[in-house]
Amino acid sequence: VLTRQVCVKKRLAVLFHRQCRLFSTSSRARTIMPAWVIDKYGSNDVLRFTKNASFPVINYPNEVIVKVFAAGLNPLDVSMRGGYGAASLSMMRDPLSIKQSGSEFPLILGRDVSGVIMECGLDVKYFRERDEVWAAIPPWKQGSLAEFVVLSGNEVSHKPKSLSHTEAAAIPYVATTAWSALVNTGGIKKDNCAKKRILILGGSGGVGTFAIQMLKAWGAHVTVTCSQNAELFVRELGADHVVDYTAGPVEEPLSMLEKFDLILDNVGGGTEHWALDLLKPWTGAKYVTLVTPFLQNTDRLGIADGMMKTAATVSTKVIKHLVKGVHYRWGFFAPSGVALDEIREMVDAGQIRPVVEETFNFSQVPQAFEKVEKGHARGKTVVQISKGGDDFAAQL
Ligand SMILES: NC(=O)C1=CN([C@@H]2O[C@H](COP(=O)(O)OP(=O)(O)OC[C@H]3O[C@@H](n4cnc5c(N)ncnc54)[C@H](OP(=O)(O)O)[C@@H]3O)[C@@H](O)[C@H]2O)C=CC1
Repeated sequence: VLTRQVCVKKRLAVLFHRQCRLFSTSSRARTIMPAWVIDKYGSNDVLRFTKNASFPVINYPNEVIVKVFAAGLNPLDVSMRGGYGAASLSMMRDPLSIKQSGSEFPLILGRDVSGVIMECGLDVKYFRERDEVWAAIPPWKQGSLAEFVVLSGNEVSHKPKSLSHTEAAAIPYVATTAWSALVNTGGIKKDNCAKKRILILGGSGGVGTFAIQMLKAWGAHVTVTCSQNAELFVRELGADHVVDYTAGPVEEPLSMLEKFDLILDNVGGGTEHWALDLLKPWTGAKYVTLVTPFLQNTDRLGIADGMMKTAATVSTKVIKHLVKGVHYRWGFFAPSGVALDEIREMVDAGQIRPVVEETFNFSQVPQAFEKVEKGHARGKTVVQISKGGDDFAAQL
């Protein structure tokens, strides 16, 4: 009887071990980790540090767990802290990732990560443990203000060798947003961009500073609107022509210029009432705005009505402008390891540099949010999560 019991115990142990390893290449004993979380939506005082956040789990065989060395903050993090997108993002969340609490809380913010792969799902072929990686994290997933984060392998890319983790964390979210807006929606490519006239409304923030550099690397002529005190800054990044929006209505000086092939709008607030007149008509020229009411609509009206309203609004605008010979589009962030692979090459070739405006340590996350919330960004705000991060490459 004793031998049978021992055998059954042994068999159970083996089964449990196999179960643990079903989706991953190594099993771990840890169940908790340090993180900044929110338990409800609100202002900065909802941010809470805990040493007991749930350790991320590989639920699908294409996932990887990344040890976070640095995390980038974006205006979206401030908006999400206040509940922006709660209705739509709840719909997109993976039920397996919220099974424990039954809600999105405790929610971890932070959309950029630079770090090291700690564990790979069994179907992950492109990465190995200890690979240094960077990624933009979709807003429906737990974020990077934590010691570890789980991501799909196709959202992750090898980090540029020429950058520290702190520098690398300044790029992925704004880069994949600019890539999605300019390349996927705007139809701009490396080999069709030369000499195209492109206008960036709002060039001094995260998206603008990346977009200027990428478009210049591809040979475009880039005009930028920004505050007077950012003029030198955007010129150093490559802007050919700069218009100060604080000196008066920008549409007046902009209308004196040769017309544009593409406008990237990072500002919103009624720019579409005049900006589409600055495009070359009947040439396929496009206006792509990143400031859309999509998530506000679904938050306010619910998913079904919000989607209906969104579809009606955007199609009315598309048709209204199509008859004038120009294209009106909404641009959105899209996670993409493939886009980050191409961006890595441009970074390592010295064509794009990170623009880190301010760095905070892990204990200063509330201060980092305050910084982003104040606006007037001149590049990116980065939180260093692990002190060893930037020494890691040297140790390898
Ligand atoms: N649709 C999507 O999926 C996404 C949308 N976005 C949106 O894109 C926008 C830009 O994002 P991001 O670059 O990260 O934001 P940032 O906060 O980093 O930058 C915004 C910049 O715009 C400048 N600015 C403000 N008002 C004007 C104006 N009227 N004309 C010209 N410049 C102006 C600000 O500087 P100053 O005030 O000193 O002039 C600041 O430098 C945000 O509205 C963001 O929400 C971003 C990512 C994804």
